[in-house]
Order: sequence, then structure tokens, then C-alpha cells
Amino acid sequence: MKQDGVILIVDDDEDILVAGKLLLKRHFSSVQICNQPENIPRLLSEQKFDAILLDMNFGPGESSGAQGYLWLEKILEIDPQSVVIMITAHGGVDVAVDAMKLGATDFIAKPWQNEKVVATLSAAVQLGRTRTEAKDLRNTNKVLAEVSGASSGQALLGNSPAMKTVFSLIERTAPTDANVLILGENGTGKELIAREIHAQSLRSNKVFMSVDLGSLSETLFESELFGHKKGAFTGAKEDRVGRLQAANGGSLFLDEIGNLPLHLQAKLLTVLEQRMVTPIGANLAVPIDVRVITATNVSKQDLSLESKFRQDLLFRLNTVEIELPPLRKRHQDIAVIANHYINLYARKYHKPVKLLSAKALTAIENYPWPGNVRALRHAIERAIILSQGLELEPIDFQLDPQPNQAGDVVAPVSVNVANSNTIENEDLNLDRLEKGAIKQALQKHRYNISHAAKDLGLTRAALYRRMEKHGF
Ligand SMILES: Nc1ncnc2c1ncn2[C@@H]1O[C@H](COP(=O)(O)OP(=O)(O)OP(=O)(O)O)[C@@H](O)[C@H]1O
Repeated sequence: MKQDGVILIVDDDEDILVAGKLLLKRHFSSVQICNQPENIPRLLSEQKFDAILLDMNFGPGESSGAQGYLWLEKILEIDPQSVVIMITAHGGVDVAVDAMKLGATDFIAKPWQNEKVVATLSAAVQLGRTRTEAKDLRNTNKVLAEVSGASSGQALLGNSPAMKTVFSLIERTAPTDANVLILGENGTGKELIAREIHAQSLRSNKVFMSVDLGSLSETLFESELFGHKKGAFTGAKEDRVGRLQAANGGSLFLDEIGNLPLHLQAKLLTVLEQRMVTPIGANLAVPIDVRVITATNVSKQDLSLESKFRQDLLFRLNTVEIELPPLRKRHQDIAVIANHYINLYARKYHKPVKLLSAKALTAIENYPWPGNVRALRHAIERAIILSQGLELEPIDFQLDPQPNQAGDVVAPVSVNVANSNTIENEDLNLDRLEKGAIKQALQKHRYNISHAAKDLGLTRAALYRRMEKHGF
């Protein structure tokens, strides 16, 4: 069977070209020949060759190899990944060795032995493919690092004294490698802050790896974080690199760290102390270099309970602590964030940019936003889509009257599906029932997404998707 490989033979001796083509055609999928090296740049620009067989001497009586060196250099200049095999005259080993110092992969001496030529080219083609794959991988990694490492393109906004303190903390902390713990309710912008820290850090051109511990099932935690070897447990069909290892060189953002079970807290602590990670089922530990940024919506008070969170791990994680107050406690941020998203969604939905009416601004500034900035953002998106007037009015925001200033829930909820198997409400529309159940769960758990998701039997990610769908 022919090997998948595209080969180019460059030689001014027609006999060599014909013999080489006849031989190699039987073993490789494509063989091209060229009797004038001047055509090499054009050929390389037209096609990718897995291996190039290049003569050392062109022109009658030439034996110095100078032409071969020249064209070898030219080829590597055009594509440094090229795999070039030199064709040397009998006894021209010195010349071949010099060519290899310049970057040739191997050489074949004339007159050649067919088996040797095929074997050399077969290895060369494989090397060529591996080099191309490695280059593609490097490029993919670079793009991934750029995409994930960038500040997500989202502006971190705020005028409040609390946000000014946060900006200053980010600026001072980012360039150090200090671990940072971000505390705040769901939707306050913890992930945005983590990305900003990474973007302003010396690791900004490396990967930013985010792991939402709130949406992982307990069985997945360990393998997701630490990785596993093939066969380490039922279902481990192949080796898997853990997130800690994948974040090597960059920053690892562990969201909802409060959800990490106690026994894995111990394992994480060991990894951070030793800067080594051992995938499940592996014998060898792998060194890692990551900056760890964590976030949680668990209160500081709860986090300092040894029964819930290992205090030695907490001290490792909270070298710097950033506390993000809920939006209702920093209403000076509301106008600037609202205007930013009005512009963004007007562009997205091809709508005219509208101003907030004075009444609308007062309404959103006085609303307690139990879902914080995430909910404000969704409310703006909905308002942009629905608004028909010249300005955005309070009615466009469909603000629920239920929470009072302190964020306490006081309003009754219209749909009750939580405690009974029979649905008393007349409305059996599944979509509305789902919306009602989500609303009820969010209110019950004061917009704690992890708890609401658990109550609804959903992962956090699934709840977010549904919240988005229903415009929460
Ligand atoms: N200061 C801010 N300026 C602009 N947008 C913000 C700000 N804070 C949060 N947002 C937006 O609000 C949404 C939620 O932010 P983010 O995911 O960072 O919150 P979080 O606290 O990590 O939430 P969770 O605890 O649920 O994971 C995002 O769309 C984010 O862009």
C-alpha cells in the first residue's frame, strides 16, 4: 500500500529524476520532479511537500556542493519545517555532513540502493508530518492563549469607591504571582476580575484556564483538576491532562472554590505546596507553574469554618483578597454599566442607541438587583429588544417588584411546582412553568446560583443557559 506523502525530487540529471519518480511513485501518494532549482520557490509556494530530495550539485562538472547548500538554505528560509534529503555523489560524505549541519535531515549517496531510498524517504515523510502537526499545535496553543488570555474583550466598569479599590488592587496584584481570592455574590463580576488580573499579569500571553467547580459533578472533580492515566478507573479510556497541568505557565481560575469537597481540598493544597501534580493512576508527579486565582460566593464567615473549608488551604489561596460588594451596595456603578450594555446590545441587534429616561435610571439605580451585574446586563438586553419609544423607560426593564432594598424576598411566587406532584395552577405551559420554577429557586436561594441549580436538579451551566433563555 502507498504511504500518504508528497515528495519533490530536484536534480538536473534527467535519468535520476525518471528513475526516482518511477521508484517512489510505487511507494508514495505523490511524486513531483524538477530539473531546475530556480523553480523551487514557485513549487513551494504552490504546494506543501512532506519531503524534498535535493541534489548537491547542479551543472556539468560541479562537485563542491555549493549549489546544494544554497538551495537547501533557500528552502529552509521559505519553510523552516521542510524535511530535505540531500543526494550526494559517491564518497561525498563530508559535503553531506556539512549540509546536515545546515539543516538537511539526511542524505542518500549516488548510486543509490532502492530499499535505502524508500526507507529514508518513508522516515522523512513521517518526520515532515510530525513537524507540521507540531507547528499546527503550537499555533493552536498560541491562538488559545490569545483567546483565553485576553481580557475577554469585556470592559470591567465602575465608578463606585468599592470598584476604585478593586481597580487599584488589581493593578498592584496583577504583576506579582500572588494567589488571589475573589469574594462576592453570583453575577458581581468575579470572573471578569480574574481575567483582568491575568491580562495585566506577566503571564498574559499564556493560557487563562477557567474551571467552574460549581458545575462539575463530584465524581468529575478529581480527574478534571488533576488528570488521569488510561485505565486508572472504569471509563478512563485514555490519558487525560488535568486543568492544573493544562494551565502550566499561565493562570488557573477556580470558580466556586467553596464547592470543592474536603478531601480534594487536601489534594489541592499538596499540589500548591509542592508545585507538582500527580494525575490519578500515575506514578510520576509532573511539575507545574500556575498562578491560582479563586472565587466564591460563600461568605467570609462560612469560609472560615474549618468544617467547611480547610484553613491551611484558605491561607494559601487568599494571599490577596478582593471583596466585591453586591451591585445594590454600589449603585454608582449602575449608570456606567447600563450605558455600556445599551451601546453593546444596540449594535448587536441593529437598534438605535437609546438614552435611559430619568425615571428609568432612578428605577434601575434603586432596584436591588439580586442577580447583580449579570441580571442588569440581561435586563438591558431585553429592554433594547423590546423598547419601542425614543428612550428606555422603566416598563422596558420589567423589574420584579419583589425584592426590597436589602435584597430580601417578599413577593409571592405564582407557580408552585416545588413541593407537590399536582400542579394547581391552571397554566400548564411548560416554558412558563420552567421560568416560574427557576424564579422561585433563585428567590429562595437569594440568587445563589449553585444552590438554586442544585434545588432544580441542574448544573450551574444548565441553569445559566435557562436563565439566559428566560431573560433573568
Ligand atoms: N464591573 C462590570 N462591568 C461590566 N460588566 C460586568 C461587570 N461585572 C460583571 N459584569 C458582567 O456581568 C456578567 C457576570 O459576570 P461574572 O461572570 O464575572 O460574574 P461572577 O461573579 O463570576 O458570577 P458567578 O459567581 O455566577 O460565576 C458578565 O456578563 C460580565 O461581563
